[in-house]
Amino acid sequence: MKLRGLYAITDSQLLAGRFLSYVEAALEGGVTLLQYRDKSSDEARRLREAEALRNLCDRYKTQLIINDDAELAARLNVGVHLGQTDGPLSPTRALLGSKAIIGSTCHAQIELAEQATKEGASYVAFGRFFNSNTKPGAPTCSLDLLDQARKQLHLPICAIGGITLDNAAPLVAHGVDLLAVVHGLFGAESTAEVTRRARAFNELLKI
Ligand SMILES: Cc1ncc(COP(=O)(O)OP(=O)(O)O)c(N)n1
Ligand SMILES: Cc1nc(C(=O)O)sc1CCOP(=O)(O)O
Ligand SMILES: [Mg+2]
Repeated sequence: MKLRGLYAITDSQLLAGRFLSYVEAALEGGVTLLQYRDKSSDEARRLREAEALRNLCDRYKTQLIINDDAELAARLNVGVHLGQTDGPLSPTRALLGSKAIIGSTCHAQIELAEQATKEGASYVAFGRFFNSNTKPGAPTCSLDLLDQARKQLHLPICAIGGITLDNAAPLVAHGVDLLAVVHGLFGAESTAEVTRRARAFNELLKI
C-alpha cells in the first residue's frame, strides 16, 4: 500500500467533547493514516478511545497509528509512531510484525531518517515546518531538507508542524507524501468544515 495522503492526528484537548464526531468527519473526507495522540497517563481511557478509533477506522478502511505506545499498538494490532525518545525501532518492528506501519520522527536530520530506514520504519516524519499551536517548541525544519530527503530516501516522507490548507502546497511541491495535521484540520468550527478541509488536503496531494 502506497502511503500518501492526509495524516490526521488527534488532540485530546482540542477534541474534548467532540472526539468521535470530529474524527468521523475527517474520515468522511478521506484520511490515509489516523494517529491517536494522547499524552496523558490514563491507561483505561487511552485503551477505550483507541479501541473506538480502531472500530471507526475499520469502517472507513483507514489505518490507525498509536503515538508513542508500541504495547497498545500491539494489543490492538495497529501501527505506531515513535519519536527519538519513545523506544527503539527494531524491537518494535519485531513486536508488530513486517506488515505493521511504523513511523519515526526525524526532526530536520536526514541521518536520523537513514537510521530509521535501516531499522525498518515505514515512513519518516520531518518537522516542524510552521508555527504550531499543538507543539510550539518542536525543532524547525526547512523546505531544502525535503529536497535532500527526496533525493536520498526511498521511504514515504511525512511533514508535520503548523500545516494548514494555506501553507501545505509548497510541502507537496517539495516531495511530501503525507501531510500530518492536528489544528489545521480539527481546529474547525463544525464537522462539515472538518470534512471539507480533509477533502481539500487530499486534493492538494491529488488523491
Ligand atoms: C507523524 C508524526 N510526526 C512526528 C510526531 C512527533 O513525535 P514525537 O517527537 O515523539 O513527539 P510527540 O508527538 O510524542 O509529542 C508525531 N507524533 N507524528
Ligand atoms: C506532534 C507534533 N510533532 C511535531 C514535530 O515537529 O515533530 S509538530 C507537532 C504538532 C502538530 O500539530 P499541528 O498540526 O497543530 O501543528
Ligand atoms: Mg512521541
